[in-house]
Amino acid sequence: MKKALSIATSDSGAGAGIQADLKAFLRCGVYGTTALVATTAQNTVGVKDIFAFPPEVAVRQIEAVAEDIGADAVKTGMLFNAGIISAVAETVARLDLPNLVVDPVMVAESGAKLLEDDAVESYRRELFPVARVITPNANEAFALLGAEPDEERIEEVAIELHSLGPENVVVTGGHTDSGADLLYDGRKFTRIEGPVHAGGNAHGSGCTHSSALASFLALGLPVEEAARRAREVAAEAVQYGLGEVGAGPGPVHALGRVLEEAGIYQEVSG
Ligand SMILES: Nc1ncnc2c1ncn2[C@@H]1O[C@H](COP(=O)(O)OP(=O)(O)O)[C@@H](O)[C@H]1O
Ligand SMILES: Cc1ncc(COP(=O)(O)OP(=O)(O)O)c(N)n1
Repeated sequence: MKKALSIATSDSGAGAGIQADLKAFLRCGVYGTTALVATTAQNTVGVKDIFAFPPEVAVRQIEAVAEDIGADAVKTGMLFNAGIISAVAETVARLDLPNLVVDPVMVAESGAKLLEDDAVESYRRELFPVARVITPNANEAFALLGAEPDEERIEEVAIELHSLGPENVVVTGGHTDSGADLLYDGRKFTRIEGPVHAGGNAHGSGCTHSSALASFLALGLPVEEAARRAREVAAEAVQYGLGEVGAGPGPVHALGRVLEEAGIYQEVSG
């Protein structure tokens, strides 16, 4: 079985973060491992507290996973501060871990800040240059460049992010009018279209998308095909989003369709 490592933060409500990553890995048929860098006290309504671990905690977990289990792909999620980002970048490069997908999580859907201001520079200088793919959403893409959001300029922004060193940029479009993701590989743009599901139960869609993308890279797909399949998995998880969980926007359900096709969806979800 191929393996994917998530380096990310816990969401106690389990809609996003490392919990969403493990569900997406399972959905995509890879064995998921984790390196926890921080934890949030979070539910569907909001983020109440964030507790970051010392960077060494991330380093030791990544080393433990790499020396025994190994990783065919790695994804990073919420890394919260500059010290953690630097330590993760150094460790992934030192251990020569392949297929790094960097999801530069900055703000939760509820509006909470999930990245310290001075950490943006660490993403730009240290983690992006070693990434196979970075997956900012449209707002993050502009914020990473200190620019105001403007959908008309999305291609320029992708080019500018690519110039920071990642091999590929996927700007996810869950909050745009078209709902399409945009892939830029340094030569050409590919729009990745698909169904847009209304309903608003999309908490964790970004985490699910980047984990699915890492999974498909671990399975050996080329980047464009992996990005198409990742959008399908994320959109499907939104389609089956669980409105009945919590009072805020419900968590995505990465396994909804799989359970339905197995005939056990109603039995499981009540
Ligand atoms: N309502 C939706 N319908 C279909 N796909 C969606 C929807 N919302 C998000 N997605 C998909 O989920 C993935 C993550 O999207 P996005 O919302 O941009 O990220 P984030 O959760 O980081 O803000 C993308 O592939 C996007 O196209
Ligand atoms: C612990 C943690 N990590 C990441 C996020 C953001 O996740 P995302 O998939 O971008 O989903 P939304 O929260 O924006 O719906 C988070 N909230 N918590």
